[in-house]
Amino acid sequence: MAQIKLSNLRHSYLSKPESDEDYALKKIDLTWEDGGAYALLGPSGCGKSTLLNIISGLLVPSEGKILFDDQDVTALPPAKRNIAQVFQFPVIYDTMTVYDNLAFPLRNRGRDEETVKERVTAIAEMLEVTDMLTTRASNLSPDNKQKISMGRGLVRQDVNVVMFDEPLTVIDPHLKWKLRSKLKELHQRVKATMIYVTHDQTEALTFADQVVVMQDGEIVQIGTPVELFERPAHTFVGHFIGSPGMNVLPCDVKDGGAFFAGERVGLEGPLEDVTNGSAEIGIRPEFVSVSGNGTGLAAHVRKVADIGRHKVVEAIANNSRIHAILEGDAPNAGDQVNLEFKQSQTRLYKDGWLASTPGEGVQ
Ligand SMILES: Nc1ncnc2c1ncn2[C@@H]1O[C@H](COP(=O)(O)OP(=O)(O)OP(=O)(O)O)[C@@H](O)[C@H]1O
Repeated sequence: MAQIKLSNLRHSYLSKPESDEDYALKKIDLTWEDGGAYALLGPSGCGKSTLLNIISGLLVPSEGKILFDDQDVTALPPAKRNIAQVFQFPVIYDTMTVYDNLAFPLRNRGRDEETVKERVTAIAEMLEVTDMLTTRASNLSPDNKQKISMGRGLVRQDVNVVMFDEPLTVIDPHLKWKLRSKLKELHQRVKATMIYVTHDQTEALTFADQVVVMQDGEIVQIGTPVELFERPAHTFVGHFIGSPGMNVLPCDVKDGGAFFAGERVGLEGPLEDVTNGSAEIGIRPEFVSVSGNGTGLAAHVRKVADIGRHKVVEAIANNSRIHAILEGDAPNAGDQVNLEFKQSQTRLYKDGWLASTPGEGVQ
C-alpha cells in the first residue's frame, strides 16, 4: 500500500481553458495517507469521477502531479499503477465459480496456487461467502455478485490503493447497511489504503475515518465525520451533511457581534474580519431549542414531522426557515414559539467559509 499525494492538480476537459469555470477540478492538493480509510463525498458533477480517473491513470491531469510514495506516476498508464477498483456494477466472470473469480487477480499476477488458496479462503471468510465458493457466478443474486466484485478488489495485498466507486448502487436498500459496515470491518482487517467515492453522506460517514468533501471542483473540507458535523468549514458542508442540514441565516455584523432579525445572536467565539463579505450564521437543528416562554427569537411553526426517533420542527423567523430537532414534546403547526441557539454551536460564516473560532463566546 502507498501514500498517495496529489500536488497542484487541475483538470479541464476543454483544450483551451480560460477561466476557473472551465476546470472540472480547480486546484487540488491532497495527501491520502498509507492505510487510511477515506471517502470522497460530493454531489453529482462536483468532480469525484474526474479525480478518481486521474488517480487510476485513465485521465492525465491538465496540470499537476500524482505521487505514489513520492514516486511520480503522472505519466504512467493504469496497468502500471497497481490499483484495484470496485465499480458501481459488479465486474465478475459469470461462467466462472466464485472461487475462480476471487482467484483471478492473483493468478493473473502469477501467484502460486497455495498463495491463491490462502488469500481466497481468507477473503471469502471475511465477506461471509465461503459457502458460495463452488457456485457459478451466474447463479448469484446481484448483491452477492457485488460482494464478489469487492472481494476481487481486496484479494491482492500488493496494490497501492483500493478504490470503490459508488459500490452500493445495485444493492437492495435493506442490505446496504450490512455491506456498509462490512466494508468498514474489512478495512480494519485488511489495512489497505481505501478511497470510497459516493454522493451519499451515510455511506461516507459509516465507512471513512477521513471524509474529503468536494463541491464544484474544489475540496471544501477534509475531516473526521465528527469534525464535519460539529464544525463545518463551509456552509456547503453544513447543508450537505446532516438531515436536515445546518440552518444558514443571513446576518449583519456590527459592534463585533452578529444580528439576525434585529436581535443579537451569541456566537461560539471571536470573529475574523468580516467587513468585506456577506455574513451568515450557521447553527445545526440539533442545537436549536424551542419554547413558548417569550425568551429568544420569535418564530411561527410551519410544519412538524415526526420521524420516529425525534421530531423535526420547521419554523419561520424573519422570512427565514429554521429547523429544530426535538427529542421530546414539540409544538404544533401554526404555534407562535421562541427559538434559542446553543451559543457554543453557533458559528459565523463569511462568503460561505467559517469565520468564527471557538472561545469565550461573543454576545
Ligand atoms: N468526458 C467529459 N467531457 C467533458 N466534461 C466532462 C467529462 N466528464 C465529466 N465532465 C464534466 O466535469 C465535471 C465533473 O464531472 P465528474 O463526472 O467528475 O463529477 P462526479 O462528481 O463524478 O459526478 P457523478 O457522481 O454524477 O459521476 C462536470 O461538470 C461534468 O459535466
